[in-house]
Order: sequence, then structure tokens, then C-alpha cells
Amino acid sequence: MAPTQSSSNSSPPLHTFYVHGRAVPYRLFAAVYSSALLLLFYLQLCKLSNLVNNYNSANSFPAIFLHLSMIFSDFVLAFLWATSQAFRMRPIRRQTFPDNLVKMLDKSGEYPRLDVFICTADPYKEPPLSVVNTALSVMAYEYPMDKISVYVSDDGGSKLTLFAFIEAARFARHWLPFCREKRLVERSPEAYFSNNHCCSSDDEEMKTMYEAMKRKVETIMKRGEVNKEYVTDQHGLNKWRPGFNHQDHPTIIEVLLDGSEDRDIVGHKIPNLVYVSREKSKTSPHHFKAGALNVLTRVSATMTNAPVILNLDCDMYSNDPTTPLQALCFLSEPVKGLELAYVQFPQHFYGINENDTYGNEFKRLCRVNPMGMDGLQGTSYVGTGCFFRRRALFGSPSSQWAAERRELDPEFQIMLLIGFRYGSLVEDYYTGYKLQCEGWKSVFCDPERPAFLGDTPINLHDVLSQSRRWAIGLLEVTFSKYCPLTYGIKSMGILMGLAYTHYAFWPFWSIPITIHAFLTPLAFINGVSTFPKVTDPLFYLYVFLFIGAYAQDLIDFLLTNGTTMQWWSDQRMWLIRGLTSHLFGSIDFSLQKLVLSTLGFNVTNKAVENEQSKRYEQGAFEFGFTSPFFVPLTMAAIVNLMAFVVGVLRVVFLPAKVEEMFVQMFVSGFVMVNCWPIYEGIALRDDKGKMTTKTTVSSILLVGILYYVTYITLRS
Ligand SMILES: O=c1ccn([C@@H]2O[C@H](COP(=O)(O)OP(=O)(O)O[C@H]3O[C@H](CO)[C@@H](O)[C@H](O)[C@H]3O)[C@@H](O)[C@H]2O)c(=O)[nH]1
Ligand SMILES: [Mn+2]
Repeated sequence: MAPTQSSSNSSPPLHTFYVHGRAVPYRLFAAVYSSALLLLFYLQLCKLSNLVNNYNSANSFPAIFLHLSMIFSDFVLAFLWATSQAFRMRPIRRQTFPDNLVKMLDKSGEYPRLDVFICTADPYKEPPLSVVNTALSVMAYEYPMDKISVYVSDDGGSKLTLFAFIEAARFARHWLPFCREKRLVERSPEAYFSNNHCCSSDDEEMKTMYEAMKRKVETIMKRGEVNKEYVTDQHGLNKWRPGFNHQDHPTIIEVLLDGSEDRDIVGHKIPNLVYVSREKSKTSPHHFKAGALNVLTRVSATMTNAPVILNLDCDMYSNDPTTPLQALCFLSEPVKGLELAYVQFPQHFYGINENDTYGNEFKRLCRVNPMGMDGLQGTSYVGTGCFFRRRALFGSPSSQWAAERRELDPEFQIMLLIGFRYGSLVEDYYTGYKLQCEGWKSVFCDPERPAFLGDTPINLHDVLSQSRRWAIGLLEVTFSKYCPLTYGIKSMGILMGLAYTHYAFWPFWSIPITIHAFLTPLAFINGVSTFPKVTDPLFYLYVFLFIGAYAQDLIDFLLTNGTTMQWWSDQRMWLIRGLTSHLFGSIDFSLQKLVLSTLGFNVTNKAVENEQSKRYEQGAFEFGFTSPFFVPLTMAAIVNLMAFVVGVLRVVFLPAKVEEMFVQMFVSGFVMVNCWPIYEGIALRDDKGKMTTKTTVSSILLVGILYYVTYITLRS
């Protein structure tokens, strides 16, 4: 399709977009698939009424219950499929023209100020050296130095982090001119030096300097304490008095580089660098990352008050120095851009193994779906790599009052519930959602070269804990008065509402997945088959629905530079999450509601053990310690193996008809192929990452109990 120019006036365009060619076939397919779903429910209901009308000992209550479970599971799948269609109706792709922007800005001389917020929360899970690298990479942006300010929020309240930043401030005076003179593309020193750019003597010299800083920081990390001689009155290291801990301490704000006075080693201007550790007290909630971001919003308003804010997780370093210009192609658009709240760049991760064992790339979440939302009212906010218009944090696009005055008043922010929204552990999703409900638009900017690269957990337990936290956060929104299914559709229209609904109901995947991993195979073992026979018309419908959904998912994946093996891992992780994170997250959420407690934000671990990362490189699953997540996985592997074996035995030894067994044996076989790493982990591996005996034994016992329960209920 021909690109659509979005700037209508005569000045050269700053950006364009085109609608993906796949939109039309996707819409047609959606129509066919919906008809098939309607037919499915019609046939299912006929079957149900048949069962009820012929209620007798063979068609007793358990059979009806099983059939109802099947219908319910199909309903959840159909619902999630229907909501996901919002992403497929109008996917678009954008392009920016930063050169045109530079010409425009050079003429006017008005580069807007940029405040960068970087959040960190725990020096041991988030090594300060990596936070420092993130900060250095953005301080070195290809942008007027005096317009950039970097604010670091330390929720860990750690002297070690402040110390690392004091060192970073010193190093920045050398690093920034070095990047500029050499026109580097990689401006995180760690990334630059680990990619072996070492040939010239300048490189050598800079590397030595970087290594020295690194050693110094790592030494104090190992000691867990800053050496006495470093604790001078300068830079606030002496503010850590006895009794100071990360849950209870006064505010610390340290200006480590002051752009109005400080200069780099060649006398050039340098960005502001500010360390902030907000006040904490055990008695008042601090609202995790959203709280931290709101503190930075207020602190920066009093210091620099830039109209554009970039926020970054501590591990998301810049991989392209021209990123602010790309974002400004949208944000500085003279006429149309005003209701634009944010420009979201996708999350890209480094260090993912060849087949992406744990589906860490989140291709659907990070790349495919955002293109779809971008073609509607704009993509959701994902917490990092996002350029905000500051104004958007202070009310709807149509509200008139001057944000600059009143934003200084913290009470005012709380009163209007504005800024980064509280009340969900996925503050990013919730904030973007609320902004879009107010009428704000957003843009998804996905340049060829990833703008940011971040860290991702490479240990199965960490991966699942992270999505369990997301599941809880999403349910907090689903079961609030702002549920996207009602409030969202009302505020944004059907398609945007459905897109947000799809995420809100993400944990609901666990329902069909759990039913098919446990209930149907256990019923089958006990002689009750819930799936249609091969001769039943329902069978052909299931085949179409299954292949249709899987094939379209695969196509989306391949069209976004994925490989078939990566897609396979991704669908496996979808099953695994269904049985673990979503299930546990839903239980946690329900308990939280019942006992009125609140759940914490368990920060994702970014420090990795060597041996573990070797196993990850080789693509082996990490089961090596006792985690409750591994129990349902192992149980599903055992139950489906049992069902499959029982099916084979029946076909061989009993006059059982294959056509009656086929679907269940296929489903169990499919689960087993997905469970291969689990069988390996139980029986075939000998390294530290294998399944623990405790997990295996408790899973076997629990399967025994489950079998006994279903035996009693189904055979009676
Ligand atoms: O009390 C807290 C907890 C976390 N963080 C910071 O929040 C960021 C994200 O935390 P992380 O543990 O890395 O969570 P992830 O699940 O990996 O992060 C994803 O999910 C989060 C919640 O949806 C989003 O905020 C993130 O941007 C998104 O990358 C990190 O920089 C943390 O330092 C804080 O500042 N204060
Ligand atoms: Mn993270």
C-alpha cells in the first residue's frame, strides 16, 4: 500500500506510515473464523441439550460437568481470540525523517529539553554498573548536551548505587567527548568494549579508564560497603546514618553533574545528572515504580521541567544515539501532534539464546500487537523506552489549566490521580490505558536498529515469577471499575477497548490450558472421552480452529523476523505460563482480595550466575531448584504421558476404536512433545539444572491424588 503522508503542510515530512498488506487477508480470515466459532458453540449446545435430555446413569452428572468444562474452555479461548482481532484489523508501520527535523530545529534553534528517568530498586538484583551504563548511554545522545538531564531514582536507597554514580559522573567527562569525536553508535561503554572495538590507542586508553571504574565499583559491591576514605562530605555518601534502610529513610537528592557549571574534559557542555532516593517509611505505601516515577516527575519539574520525558528501566541502555530525534519527529509535529501523549519504542533484549527457550523476546507483546494498536488510537505503554509529553501526565488533552504551575504541588497530583497511575502492579499498562481513555494518542516507533536493549531473565523460575507479577497486576485492572471490557470500550471504542481487554484477561489463558492439561486426560484415563470422534462434524471444526489459530500465529511470527523454532518456544512458554504464572497469579490475586492485603513488586533479577548462563546458551531448561512452578508442569507431563499410554494400550489390547481415542491422544501427544524438556529434566539429565527429586516426588504424589479423586467421581 502507498505510504500515507501525515503532515499536510508544505514543510518536508517528519514521518509517514503505511498499512500492512496483511490487514485485508486478516480481516477476511477473521470473518471465516468467527463463523466457525459460532457453529462450534451451536453444535456444543446441541450436544449439551442432548446430554441433559437423556440423563441416565451413563450420561450422569460427571459427564455433563465435563461437557460444561469443555464449553467453558472453548468459550474462554474464543473470547481471547476475538479480543486479539483488534491487533489484526489495521497494523501499520511507521518511518521517521530525522534529517528533516534537524533542519527544522537548526533553523529555529529550539531543541526541546529532555528529562530522562531511570529507575533502579535493588543493587544486588540490578548491578549498579549496569545502571551506570544505561545512564551513560543516554547522556551521550546525539542531542544538544545542555538540553539533556538524567534523573536516577534509587528505590534501593543504596550507598553502593550512589557511589557507582559518583564514579560515573567523573567517567562521563571523558566518555561523552570520546563518543562524539568517534561518532560511536554504541554509547554504553560496556556494550562498546565487549564488542571488541579495541584497536586504536584512544580506544585502549578509554577502555583502561572504564575497566578501572568497573573494578572500583565491583570491589565495593563485593564488600557491600563503601570504603571510609571515599565517604567525604562531598556527594552525600555521609547521609547514610545508622538506622537508614531501604524501607525507611529520608529523601536524598544529589546533583552529580550540573550542566550549568560542569564541563567535560574538552570544555564542552555536559548533561545534568541527578541522583534521587525518595523518602520511604514503613507506614506509608510507596507504590513501587509508579511512585518512583512520580517523584522524579516532581523533582525534575522544579529543576529542569523539560517538556519531553524519556523513561527507562535500569537495564535498558540506548543502542542508537539518534533515538530522541526519531521520537521528536512525532512529538514536535506542529499541528497534529498535540494530542500525542507518548512515543513508545519496543523492548528488545540482548543475550537471548538461539531458539529463545523461554520466549523472552515477547514478539507478540513487544512487536506484533503494538503495530496493530498503532493503527487504531496508539500502542500501550510498556514501562521503558517511552518518550512522554510531560503535559500528558497532568490531565486530559482538552483540559485547559496550566500544568506547569500546579504540577509542582504533590497533593494536587495525588488528588487528580494523575501522573503514573497507582493501583496495579503493571503500572505501565494501567497508565497507558488510562491516558488513552482520556483521549490521548500514542505512537509505536520501531526502527530497524533497536533503540534500546535490555536485560531479560534467563532462568525459568525468574521468567515465571515476572509473568506471575504481571498476571496479578492485570487482574487488578480487570476486576476494578476500570475494566477495559466495559470502561475501556465505552471510552475508546470497540477495537481499542478489545485490545486492552485482551491484555486484561491474559491470565484467563490458564483456564483452557489447565482443563486440557489435567481434566480431559484424567477423564480419558477413567474411560470418559470429552472430545468428539473423528466421524463427528465437530471434529473437523476443531481441526480448522486449531490449525487456523496456530498457523496465523506462526505467520505473524515469521513476518516479524522470527524463526519457526523461536515460535515453537513461544507457544510452549504460552502453555507453561498458563499452568504456572497465570494460575498462581490468579490464586495470589484472589487471596489478596480475600484477606485485603497488597502484593509487592518482586524486582526481576538481572545478575546471572556463570554456570547457569552456560546452560541457557545451550538451550537447556533450568529446573535446578525447588520452585512451586515446576510442580504443575511435571504433573501435566506425567498425566499426559499416562493418558497417551492408556490410549495405546486400549487400541492394542481392547477392541477400542482409534477414531474415538484419536483427538485425546493427539492432544496428549502434543502436550508431551511440548513437555520434552521436562522429561529430560526428570530422567535424562545429570547437571545442576535437572529437576530436583523433591519436585518429581511431590508431583507424582499429587498426580496420584488427582487420579484417585477423578476415579471416585467418574467411575461411581
Ligand atoms: O519498587 C520498585 C520496583 C521496581 N522498580 C523499577 O522498575 C523497573 C522494572 O522492574 P523489573 O523488575 O525489571 O520488572 P520487569 O517485569 O522486568 O519490567 C517490565 O514490567 C514492569 C511492570 O509492568 C514495567 O514497569 C517495566 O517497564 C517492564 O520492563 C526496574 O528498573 C526497577 O528498578 C522501582 O523503581 N521500584
Ligand atoms: Mn526488567
